[in-house]
Amino acid sequence: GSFSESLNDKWNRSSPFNFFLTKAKGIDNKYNANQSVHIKEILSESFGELVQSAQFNYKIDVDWLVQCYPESFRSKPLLIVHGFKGREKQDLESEAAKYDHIGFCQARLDIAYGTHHSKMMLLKYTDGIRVVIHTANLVHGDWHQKTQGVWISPLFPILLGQGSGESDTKFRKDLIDYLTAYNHPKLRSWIEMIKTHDFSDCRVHLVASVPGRHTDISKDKWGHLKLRKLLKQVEPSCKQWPIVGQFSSIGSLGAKSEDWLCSEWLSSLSTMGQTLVEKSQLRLVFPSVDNVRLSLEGYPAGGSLPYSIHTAKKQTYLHSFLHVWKSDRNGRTQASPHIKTYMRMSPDGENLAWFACTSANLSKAAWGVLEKKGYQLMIRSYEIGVLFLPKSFSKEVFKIKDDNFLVPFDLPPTPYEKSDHPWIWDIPHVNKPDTHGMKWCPN
Ligand SMILES: O=C(O)c1cnc2c(C(=O)O)cccc2c1O
Repeated sequence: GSFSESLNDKWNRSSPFNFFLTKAKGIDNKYNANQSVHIKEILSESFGELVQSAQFNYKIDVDWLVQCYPESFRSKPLLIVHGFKGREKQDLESEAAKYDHIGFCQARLDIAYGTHHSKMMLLKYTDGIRVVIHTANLVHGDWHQKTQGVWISPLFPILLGQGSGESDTKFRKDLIDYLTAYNHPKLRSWIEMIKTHDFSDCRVHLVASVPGRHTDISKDKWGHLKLRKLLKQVEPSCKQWPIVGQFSSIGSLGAKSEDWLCSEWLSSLSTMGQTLVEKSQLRLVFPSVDNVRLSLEGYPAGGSLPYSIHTAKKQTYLHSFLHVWKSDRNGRTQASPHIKTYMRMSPDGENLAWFACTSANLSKAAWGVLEKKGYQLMIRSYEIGVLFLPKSFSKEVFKIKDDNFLVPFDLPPTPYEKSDHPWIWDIPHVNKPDTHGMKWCPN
């Protein structure tokens, strides 16, 4: 129907970046047009004749997911890749018992507190494979009134003999290495399938995390050291440019900013070879209490922003780096962010030296922490994201306006007011009612 034809047109118009935000109910519809997508569009019949698919995610509502596929695709094999164990795994599998086309792959989580955060769709069509890397859980609320990021790959055709099938960004090899790291028989067929397809049109780099204590040549394959390796390709001209991190949760980062945030982690993100950046040029975007209170969802938006008081009170230094969520450019100031993005921007916010969208929040679990005097990088969780480097698009920098580069929020970001506080999900918020006249009283 015309509904889905528009996604093919939309995808063409979004080239060469093919980066989208999810549609949000309740904002002016002009902001839900071109660079916005919904999951039902991605899975629609005329976006590709589906043969089978794999859905990698954290929260999965099986019934809701099945009805996101068109009726004719609801018998095509669907592999759900998750990180649940025990009772949660049983509940997920029993929810799917009535669907005989659904199989499961439980990702190993051998290190405590790790989660399977990665959000990716592998879509096998009759004429090729498409990869979608995004930030939304497979539940209704994540695709309803939030700001989420979605990268939709080109249709990668079956390799017909000539050419390596690899792109300059080595995306196919990195994706195969990521899938191989699960070491799971049910992903072997997907790995073999990817090897037979031509990914040479892929212009993004893969930045992923897999749980482990990575050393030697594996040390910079994952997490913030992979990003550091890739950013060595960035033009040194922008060494004074600020680094911007935007996320929907914050881990325990240490008692001082020099413990991890402004040393190890910032060193990776400010890499252009050798130069490091002052911590004054680190700007962090995380919703304030009022951002949540005044959002379309109201305080319940905070149910997806799990920053705990236990963690926050140990790291009040962080609050001096914080900036509000403001996205007037996309009509999404009230669409609470669940997207995670990292970038290096010109001081005036007009240009970008690079841009990444990933499942990874601001945490050691996601990005990794160096141990044993830098001998190993310890990562707890699975994460996956895409990095846009100007050189992969034959540019020196991304000119946001001229290149029509979609940036999820307003640049430069706006610092917290003195009266602003970071959203904390496990304390009451009762001074002022939210958009629905409600208060927040977690038990
Ligand atoms: O998207 C995700 O991967 C993700 C992971 N975890 C949570 C939690 C939690 O871990 O307690 C609470 C609320 C939302 C999320 C969430 O959205």
